Amino acid sequence: MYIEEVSIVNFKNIKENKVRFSPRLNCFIGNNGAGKTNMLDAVYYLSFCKSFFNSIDSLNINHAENYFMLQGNYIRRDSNEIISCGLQKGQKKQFKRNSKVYKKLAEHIGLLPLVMITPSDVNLILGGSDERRKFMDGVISQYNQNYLDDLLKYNRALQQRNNLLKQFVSDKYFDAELLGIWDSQLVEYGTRIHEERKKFVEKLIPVFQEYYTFISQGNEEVGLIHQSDFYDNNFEELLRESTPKDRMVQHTTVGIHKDDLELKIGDYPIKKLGSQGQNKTYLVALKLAQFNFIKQISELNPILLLDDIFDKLDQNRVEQIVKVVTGDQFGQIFITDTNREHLDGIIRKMETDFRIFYVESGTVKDLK
Ligand SMILES: Nc1ncnc2c1ncn2[C@@H]1O[C@H](COP(=O)(O)OP(=O)(O)OP(=O)(O)O)[C@@H](O)[C@H]1O
Repeated sequence: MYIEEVSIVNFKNIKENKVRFSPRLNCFIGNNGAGKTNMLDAVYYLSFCKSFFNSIDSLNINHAENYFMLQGNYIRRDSNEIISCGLQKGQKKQFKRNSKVYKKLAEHIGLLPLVMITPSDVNLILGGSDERRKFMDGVISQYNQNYLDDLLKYNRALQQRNNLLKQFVSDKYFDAELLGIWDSQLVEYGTRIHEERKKFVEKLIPVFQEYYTFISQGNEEVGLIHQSDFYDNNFEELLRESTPKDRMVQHTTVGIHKDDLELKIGDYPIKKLGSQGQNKTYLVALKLAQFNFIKQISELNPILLLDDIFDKLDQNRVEQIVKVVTGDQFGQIFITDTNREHLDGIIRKMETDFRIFYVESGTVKDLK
């Protein structure tokens, strides 16, 4: 699957552009603030009905205008798909597939699978455990609708249990039976969520390690461990045992909402000891493993967006990444960089179809 052409009007700093892409490798080069990432974000938008960066949709409209429009022409399983989106200030956005307006945007998600790797992914390493749970949940819910459902129900039960714990303190009473209602819900949904996360991580680890070894050329060993209260414990008993503590702190201290991923380099946490280049390698390997996952499930080659991929990585690692993503396992790729020579040196060695675009003040010129 790939995007053949995109038309952009008033999206962020891109006033008007129509660009035809290579089905394989596309590179945007230009100075800082030129609009390279905005081009990637336009492609991201057409897959996910939202910007990767701005959750407030109106911020994506060019400051001097009052609407934006995006249109992408895709080739998907040998047929054409025309996806278009328009947003006028103060109005609801319209998202269309082959001229037909979607009733629910959720219907579109998954049609055009895409993985984006950006510098902000570093939060996965440096941020709190919620970032890593979000990563697991984001991937699993792309292929398992029941998982998302269980997650919503778990979070609702958790909220209710926490409210009750607060109420016990403020009203100076305790009712174990009432608390038990929420406990059994947490056990039911939590057990299923745990099983899915466990399966996901087990499948992810070997693929992730293989990518890391390839990119670092075997220089370092990395690991990833799913940490959860559910391993070695009966969750029902655990909830019961932690109730005195929960009553004191007025929230639930055990459960899948405390899960984490321990990210290791050698025997140490990468958060503490990883260099910036090692962190970046770790993230790229993790996201490429995610790519494999989504590819298997969707039976389509997702589009891969690599923003600022050269930053912090040495030439060898960049070459290894470009080598792997231009291989048979991958499809259409978009790369941004500020330095053309840097990019030229690497791309010319690869036997792949490519296009290079120069971006300046929101205007895109095809250099090849
Ligand atoms: N709604 C908007 N209207 C107009 N300009 C916008 C809007 N949103 C963002 N911009 C501008 O887009 C530019 C950022 O573009 P982008 O992030 O694509 O740069 P870039 O080429 O990737 O730069 P870098 O190399 O620094 O990562 C900024 O100048 C920003 O002010």
